[in-house]
Amino acid sequence: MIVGIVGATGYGGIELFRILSTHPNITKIQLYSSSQAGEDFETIYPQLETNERHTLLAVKPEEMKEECDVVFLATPSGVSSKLTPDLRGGKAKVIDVSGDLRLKQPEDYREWYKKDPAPTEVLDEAVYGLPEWNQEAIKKADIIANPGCYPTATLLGLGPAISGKLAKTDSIIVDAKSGVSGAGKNPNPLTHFAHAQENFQIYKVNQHQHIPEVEQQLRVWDESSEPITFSTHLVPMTRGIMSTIYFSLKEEANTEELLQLYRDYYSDHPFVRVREEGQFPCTKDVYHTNYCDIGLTVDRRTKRVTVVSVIDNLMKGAASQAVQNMNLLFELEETAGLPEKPVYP
Ligand SMILES: NC(=O)C1=CN([C@@H]2O[C@H](COP(=O)(O)OP(=O)(O)OC[C@H]3O[C@@H](n4cnc5c(N)ncnc54)[C@H](OP(=O)(O)O)[C@@H]3O)[C@@H](O)[C@H]2O)C=CC1
Ligand SMILES: CC(=O)N[C@@H](CCC(=O)OP(=O)(O)O)C(=O)O
Repeated sequence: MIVGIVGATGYGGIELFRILSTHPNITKIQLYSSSQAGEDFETIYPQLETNERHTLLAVKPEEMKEECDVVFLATPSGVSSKLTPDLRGGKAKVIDVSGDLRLKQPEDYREWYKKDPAPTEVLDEAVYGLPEWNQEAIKKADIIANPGCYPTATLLGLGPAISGKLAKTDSIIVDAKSGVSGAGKNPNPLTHFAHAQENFQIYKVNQHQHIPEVEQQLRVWDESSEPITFSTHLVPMTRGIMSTIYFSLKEEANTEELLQLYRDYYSDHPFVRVREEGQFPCTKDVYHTNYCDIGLTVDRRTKRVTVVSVIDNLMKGAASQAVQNMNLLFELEETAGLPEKPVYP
């Protein structure tokens, strides 16, 4: 299979290249750049050098859609909405890692991303690529909207409880924390080393663009779902997301009963691991992997549930989930080419 990566010089693109360069079903990787076409990728990133070298190519959708079997878009928001329409109608399937194709309502995208949305027909065609919950649709898709990093951790942590209609949906609070690589390779005042190191900061309070994405999926599971409280924090580490989720139950249940529900649901899904009672995951448990690890407990005094869900933002939150989706699209082993063990410590 021939794969193309647009945005290959960015953090998500580099991870895609790293995973795909050892993937057993990939024969050729084409790398595209909007700013450095003609330059040698391995000269820019010598640490990624292998036997084969890659010249960065100009982004030409008419050629890409015939040459590639699949094109990954690891580009800033506002790019895929314009590029994906031109990539349709050829051989290539499209997997968009950005937020451009996730929100079904164009006005939601305009409100939360403050940009022009993709054409309606593209939004209608795009399938939300959360493989643990949407596998059958993913297998038939031509365009995948890869989920956001915070939504991946949050939705995997909420799915069994919400789809099982166990949670009071007006009680959900998400307290999420991310490493700095979540913001991409270009530093800004929030992510600049001197500001971020030895610091801990809440940001985009009640304004984060992932709020409508999470709420959209919650309504798929339970149409009576209410708006959620969703707070995001920057942690002075390179990778990792921890989403700590709180909600009240409609009817009383104990920790073991709830854990069993989660275990039963995820037993067929190799990338979600549910901890034993009393155990909670940390971000290094999933470092450099496609896993989402989940722990939970029911507080016997308040009757509230605490769910802890961790991922690597660049992997399950972006690149490796995109490859998991590619595997499903092309009827490969779901786990093909994806790392089995975390890097630790
Ligand atoms: N970082 C993360 O953890 C996650 C990121 N995402 C999303 O994935 C996307 C990529 O993120 P990330 O890799 O971190 O971002 P980066 O900023 O690190 O990289 C983005 C890349 O996009 C390319 N690019 C910029 N403008 C254009 C353009 N007009 N046309 C084509 N390519 C362009 C640039 O490469 P060049 O100049 O060579 O073209 C750049 O290297 C973003 O939408 C992000 O929000 C989603 C989940 C997690
Ligand atoms: C730490 C950090 O800044 N993270 C980014 C994640 C951005 C992202 O992944 O955006 P889309 O999914 O919408 O493309 C943020 O919170 O905006």
